[in-house]
Amino acid sequence: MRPELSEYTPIYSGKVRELYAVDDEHLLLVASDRISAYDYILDSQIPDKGRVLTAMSVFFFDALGVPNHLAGPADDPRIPESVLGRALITRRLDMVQVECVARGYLTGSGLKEYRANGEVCGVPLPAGLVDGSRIDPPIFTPATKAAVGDHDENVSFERVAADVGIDLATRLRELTLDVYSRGADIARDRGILLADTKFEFGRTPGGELLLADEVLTPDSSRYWDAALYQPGRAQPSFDKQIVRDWLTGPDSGWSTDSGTPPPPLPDDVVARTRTRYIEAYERISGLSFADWPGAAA
Ligand SMILES: CCOC(=O)Cn1cc(-c2ncnc(N)c2C#N)cn1
Repeated sequence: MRPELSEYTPIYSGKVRELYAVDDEHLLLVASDRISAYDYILDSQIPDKGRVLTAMSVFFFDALGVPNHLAGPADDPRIPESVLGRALITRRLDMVQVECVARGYLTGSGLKEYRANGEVCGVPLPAGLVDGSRIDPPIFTPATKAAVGDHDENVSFERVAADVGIDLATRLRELTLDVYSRGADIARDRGILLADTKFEFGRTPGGELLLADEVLTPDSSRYWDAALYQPGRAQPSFDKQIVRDWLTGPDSGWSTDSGTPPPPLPDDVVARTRTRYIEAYERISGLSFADWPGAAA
């Protein structure tokens, strides 16, 4: 008999995920079916998005073999039925307060910084780069965690070293670039570009540094379809472009500068977006989402 979610103490609620205390040493990390676009959490949910992104994290945790915070399988008996498949039991860690970002392509806030001063987080880049340019080798572009609703602030490696010490900062950079590169290689071999990603790390009471949070999901990374990749323009998001195009298209009655929350999504936009998430998982993992625990939406 699985416990009820109400038996666990909520300790953190993010835009699309929640964290609960299971006991003194363990947490329950829950991924919802909520989706964000243009800095709004949409009223419409994407059925199975939480389960697909949880499956992706587990695939990459297993595939990359990096010591991590997982403390049980996806069907661990401590996971309540109501969130089975979109929740994981993790070790409770002392989190390092650094958003560890790796970029293999230039876009977003990195592009904005580059255009202003030719570098990102203090890392100089070659002249003449455009939106979507490859950054080879990938770079470590850390950020400080912002309050819910704000954007993280990009900071230099030197700032991270000042905050957490040079040894830990060096280790964070090394791990971030290694895990990103190996994950990006796996995805690229399957026609999906992981343009950038954000990792979080934490330490055990014994001082071991573990990879935590979610890993290489479309919510923590930019996923692009390699077949559509064209430097010099904004790349379509593999998972969110259908939503973005409808919201900014003629049928929504909404625009990004309206100052109002986006309207609910049509059923077909929801359905096609669900399919995109499942396609990304199945292409990258080579596994069938039908085999993943939990009730299909
Ligand atoms: C709702 C999702 O959580 C976050 O966004 C960031 N966050 C992670 C923790 C954390 N804290 C202790 N131990 C852990 N294993 C973790 C993890 N993961 C807290 N906030």
